[in-house]
Order: sequence, then C-alpha cells, then structure tokens
Amino acid sequence: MPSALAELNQWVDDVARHVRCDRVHWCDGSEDEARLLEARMLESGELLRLNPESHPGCVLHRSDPDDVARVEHLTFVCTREEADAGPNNHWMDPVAAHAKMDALFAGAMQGRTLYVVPYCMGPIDSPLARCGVELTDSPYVVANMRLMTRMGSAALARIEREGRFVRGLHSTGELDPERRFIMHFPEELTIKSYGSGYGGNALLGKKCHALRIASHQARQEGWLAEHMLIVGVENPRGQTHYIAAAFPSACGKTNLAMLIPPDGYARDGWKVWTVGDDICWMSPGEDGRLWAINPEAGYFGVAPGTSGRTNPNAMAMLQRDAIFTNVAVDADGRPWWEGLDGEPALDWQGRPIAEGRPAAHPNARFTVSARQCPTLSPQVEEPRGVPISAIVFGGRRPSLMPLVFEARDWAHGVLVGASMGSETTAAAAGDVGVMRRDPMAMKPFCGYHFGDYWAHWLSFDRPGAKLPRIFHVNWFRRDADGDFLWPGFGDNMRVLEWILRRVDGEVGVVETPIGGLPRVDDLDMHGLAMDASTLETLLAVDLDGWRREIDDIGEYLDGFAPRVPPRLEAERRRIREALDAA
Ligand SMILES: Nc1nc2c(ncn2[C@@H]2O[C@H](COP(=O)(O)OP(=O)(O)OP(=O)(O)O)[C@@H](O)[C@H]2O)c(=O)[nH]1
Ligand SMILES: O=C([O-])CC(=O)C(=O)O
Ligand SMILES: [Mn+2]
Repeated sequence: MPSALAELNQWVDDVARHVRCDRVHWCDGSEDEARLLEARMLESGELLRLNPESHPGCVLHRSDPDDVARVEHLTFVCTREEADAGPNNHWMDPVAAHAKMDALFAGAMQGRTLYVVPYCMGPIDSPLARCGVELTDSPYVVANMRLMTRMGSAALARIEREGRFVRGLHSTGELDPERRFIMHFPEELTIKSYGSGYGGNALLGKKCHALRIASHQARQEGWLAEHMLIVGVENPRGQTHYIAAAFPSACGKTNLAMLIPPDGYARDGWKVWTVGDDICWMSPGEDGRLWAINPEAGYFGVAPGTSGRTNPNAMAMLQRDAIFTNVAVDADGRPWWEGLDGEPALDWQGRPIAEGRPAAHPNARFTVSARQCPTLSPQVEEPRGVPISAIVFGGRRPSLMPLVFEARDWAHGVLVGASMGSETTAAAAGDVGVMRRDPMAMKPFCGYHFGDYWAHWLSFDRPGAKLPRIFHVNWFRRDADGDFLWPGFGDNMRVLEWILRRVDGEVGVVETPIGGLPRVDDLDMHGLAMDASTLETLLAVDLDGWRREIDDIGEYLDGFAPRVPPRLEAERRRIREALDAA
C-alpha cells in the first residue's frame, strides 16, 4: 500500500499535468502565506481593500454577476446505480461524469497556479473529524478555506497519519454558466467542480464534502452529517444544553447560533454559546446520546439583514479580518448592505446606486474565522463534541406552521423533518419565495436517496439510545399585510427556553394531532409587546389546513417509493387519522 502522502503526491502530479498549470503551491495555512496571497489578489483586482481604519484587514470580492449562488440544477451525485442518488438528486453515470469533467479540466489552468489545500473538517484531534484536499486555481477559494476549515500543515499531518482523505478538484474555469458543473462521486470520496468561484460551489470543504460526501459516508459508518447549527444555551443554574437546528439556506441558522437573549434573560443569567452555524456531524456516544461537532472553523454568512439590531455578535466579528463578497460599499469604503444604517455609494458590482435594485446582492456573504465570534463556545475544540439535547427543524412558512411544536417521539420527529417545507431564498440560483419541500434542510445536500436517508435517521432509535427530543419552529409567519407576526432574532430565545424546559421536564404541552404545543402561559413573553390574539394565531392548529398539508406530505413522500420506510408512512397515517377524529 502506498502511503497517503505518496498517493496525494501522485494525484497532484497527475492533475498538474492534466490541467497544465504553471506552478503548484502547497498551502501551509500560515499567516505569511495568507498575506502573500492577499497581496497578489489586491494587485490583480480580485480583492479590494475596505476602509482600513474602520475595518482593518477586511477585503471585498466582487464575483462574476452570473456566479452569485449555489447552482442546484448543475449539481450532480454520481453513484454507480442511479437509484442510489434518489429523486432528490440530479444523477450522472460516474464514467460519463468523469469524462465530461476531465475534458473541461484539460489544459484549464495554463498560466495559473494550482493550490494544494489540505484541510480538516472538525477539531484536528477529534475522532469525528475528517480530512480532505482541495486542488484549486482560485486564491480567493484558498483565502476562504483558510478561514472556514483547519487548513494547512496540521491537516496534512493528520492525512499522513490517517491515510484517508476526500479529493476535491476545483477550477473557476471561464465562469461560463454553460460550462459549470459540481460533480460528486461519493463512492470514490471525490468531488470535481468547474466553472464557479462562489460559496458552496467552490469551497469544497463545505457543502460538497461536509454534507454531500459526508452524508453518504455517515450512513455507512453510523453517524449523521446535517445542515444544522449547534448552539449551547446556559440556564441561570449554570447548566448548558446543546441544540442542533436545521433550517434551509438563508432561513436563520447563523442568527440563531449567535442569538443574544432579550434583556430580562441576560439579567437572570441565561447565556448563549455558539458552536456552529451551518453544519453538524453527530454520532452516538457510549452513553447513548448524540454527540456533535461543527466541522467548520469559520462562518460564511448571509450579509443582508445582519445588523446591530438582528445580530450584534456578527457585527462585532465583522469589524476586522473578514472577506466580504458582493456587498455594497459606502462613500468611506466601508461594507454596506440592506438592513444597515447609512447610505451605500457603490453597489455589489461597483456601479452607482440605482433606484429599485438592491445595493448588496441578496446572497452577499461574509467569511470570518469563528475565533472572532464573541459568543464562541469554549467547547468548540472538544474532540468528542457536545451532547445534543434537542433537534429543531424549521423553515420559512408564511402560514399554517405554528411558532413551535414538539414531536411525540423520534419516529414522529423524523416525519416532521422529512416533511419540512420552506420558501426558496437567494442562497441558490432560481426563483425566490416559492414553497418547496426541503427535508431536514438537506434537499440540496443529501448525497444519497432520501428514502434511505430517512431509514438511516429512524435507525438511531434503538435500545440504549438516549435521543434528543425533536421540535419544529417557524419564525416566518406573516399577517395579511405581509408583515412578520413574530419578532424573531433575540426573541427566539423565548422559544428555546420553552424547548429546554420541555427537555428538563418542567412544563407540559397542549396535545394536538400534529404534536405538543406550548400552553400559552408557559412561553415567557415578558417585555414583549404582543397582543393576545397574535400569540393565539402563532400557536393555533388549523385542522383543515393541516389535513391538506398531511395529504400533500403523503404525495411528496410517495415520490420516493419504494424506498420510503413504512414507519414514516405509518406515522403520517396516524396523524391523518388524528386530524379526522379532531
Ligand atoms: N424575520 C426573521 N428573519 C430572520 C430571522 N433569523 C434570520 N433572519 C433573516 O434571514 C436571513 C438569513 O439568515 P441566516 O441566519 O444568515 O440564515 P442561514 O440559515 O444561516 O443561511 P445559510 O448560510 O444560507 O445556510 C437574514 O437576512 C436574516 O436577517 C428571524 O428570526 N426572523
Ligand atoms: O453553500 C453556500 O453557498 C452557502 C450556504 O451555507 C447555503 O447555501 O446553505
Ligand atoms: Mn447553509
């Protein structure tokens, strides 16, 4: 057996020859290297320096206007058997897909440098962590990977020790949307991405590795790779519970992970600790609980809407050493986006501001190291992770879905996750505001058949397991004028508190056919000006609406036959019958 490093060297040599790059640069992750790459990008215009007085170390990247979000229609899962990718994925035969990608990559890096980026997803000493190597011709990708992962020498040393890594090959290509593909070969632990330099398309450690490839691997190895934030909530008695929450892209994970509780809570001694804002790898521990790590080391967060009112923690960490992508700038060269005070001077493409079009792109992002998060949990580097007490599902639902409810048990919770729906957002190319099913917020990210995925989820319910309770939340109910009924952001703490009081057995529920809802008096509404009828609306179960919803869920699940676990359909029928009897 050749050593992992010999294999890596061979692969790098083969790729370098194929793409005909001018140079190969092995990234060590050092400060010097980062400064060197940044200087090169400032010189080439790939990066612009933001106001060094107000935002020291901050830079702006303007992406190609046709390359501003993940491209789900160009993202493929290439399993040997088409059925294994499932109706939830686009599929291509692996042989055909390799041929297609190899043709695109042939000679693609002439005149360019090939960067070798070894990275570790998760604390470097964690048994739950996994490594990969991304080969890319984009220094912008390298700069982002350095903030988002444990990148460089330590990762390379672990790869040498462990002998196993995910191979990712990426080129920005010509940025031609007709020549853009994000291909996954989960059975070969391989990713090939061509023609985009943006976010989840190009930072291969994130969605490609940590979700699509990892979910496939997790199924074989008995763990879960999920699109979830991880947040620690410390009560006034000093006990911390960890919550993992799956919301679709641009539906509030970063915000919930960094929540600042409303006044009264802080006075009483409640604290919130950020573990992760996007991805969660969970594995059953010897004690039967699920233990979770955040595989990432930074945040690639949505800029618009982020402000001192909504997410003061994020604002604090964005004052220095951050990369901004597709934000606007003000007259003083400071980053600007919708939701901030002040006036933009140039929009995300560097044009003068024009009436009627947003100044920042709606999917404009910041990249920043987790070390700059004021509420970073002291547990983030803990190799065994943190124990999860509650799993929360949620999405953008303007109607029907109550503020919060609790699933009866694990199997019901899996159905609640599997039937999640949400309005689409600017995080992916395509229409915005269209309702679609997004099971466990994994529609764009599950690397295998959803039917098998739900069966895998159900399989955690076994003797000795001490599983988290499962909840569903909705911060996005709207009134007739289209305004949000729930204030959201910091006030979501009120719902988290209720969830944890359920976990600790301190409060009961109102039993309904869809699950347990809070008794109105158990939600702490102190200091919140909300009339009783609004709260009533937020906590109501519209039986007719739910009958239609449950039927719609049935039709959706049928699309995954014959691999839908019978247990899931049985749960669905039980709820339908309870609704009929109600
Ligand atoms: N009304 C309302 N909006 C919210 C709330 N939480 C977040 N948002 C807005 O939703 C958008 C996306 O929020 P994020 O927290 O960045 O979403 P995310 O799930 O981390 O997104 P990805 O990084 O794409 O996975 C931002 O514009 C937020 O301001 C909330 O509780 N209520
Ligand atoms: O992957 C990306 O580009 C950003 C992200 O977190 C998401 O879309 O969920
Ligand atoms: Mn995400």
